[in-house]
Amino acid sequence: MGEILSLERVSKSYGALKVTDGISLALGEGEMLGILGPNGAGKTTLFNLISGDVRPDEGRVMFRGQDITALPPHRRCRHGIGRSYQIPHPFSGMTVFENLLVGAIYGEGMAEQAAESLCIEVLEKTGLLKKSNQLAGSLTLLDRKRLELARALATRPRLLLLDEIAGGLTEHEAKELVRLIQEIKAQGVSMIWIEHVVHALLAVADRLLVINFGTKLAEGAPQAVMNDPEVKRVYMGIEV
Ligand SMILES: Nc1ncnc2c1ncn2[C@@H]1O[C@H](COP(=O)(O)OP(=O)(O)OP(=O)(O)O)[C@@H](O)[C@H]1O
Repeated sequence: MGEILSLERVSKSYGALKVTDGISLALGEGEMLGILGPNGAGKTTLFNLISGDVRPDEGRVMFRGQDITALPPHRRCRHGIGRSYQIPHPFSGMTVFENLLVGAIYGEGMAEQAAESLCIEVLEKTGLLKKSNQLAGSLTLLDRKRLELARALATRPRLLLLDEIAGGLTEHEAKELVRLIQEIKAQGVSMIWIEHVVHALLAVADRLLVINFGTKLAEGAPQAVMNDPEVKRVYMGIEV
């Protein structure tokens, strides 16, 4: 398995607070890495460093063999990095379809007709086709999460970053979401998924990483990580 992404001793501080502290990480082509960690551990910041929303103070970000550390988010998006945000921020006054079209044109630089076909395909896959003409601002929580995922997919990512998309969903909805993510994974898309809903993560992750205070607390096969006494103590509050 070749590497699609690697972080090399990446650090980021906000004032005196070191939010990412010399993290190195490699992701294989087609791999799904799950990220867990307590609130404020630095998980979203790690995504920001990968997507380019935040530049590191130190370290390098490599994507498909190229140093992308200095590239802005839209350039990284065109290279194939797509992301969803923890707090969905669709263009509320636009329809679902228009929201996707922006993603396809911005992310892929596609001509409008090709972009439209791609959007229809993504809407079908994410179960939003019937709501294409609905204003994004009027969607339910589940549909807002679907739209967040659909918008990222419309950029045709090779690497998809998912930030807490299962939170607040019913068990049935979470299962549906897991099925969709499995389908995307089967198409060869590499993924990193930050999620507090552990059972959803365990259903798809090839590997788990636990972050605490901006550093790696544990990393490895999902079951081994979940059984790690330090993970149980710090993350799940279980004294062992
Ligand atoms: N732009 C910023 N300016 C100042 N502090 C920030 C900024 N972004 C993040 N932080 C701080 O960095 C720390 C890590 O934040 P981050 O959002 O990466 O954590 P997280 O692990 O994703 O948390 P959660 O699970 O609550 O989403 C927090 O203490 C947060 O307040």
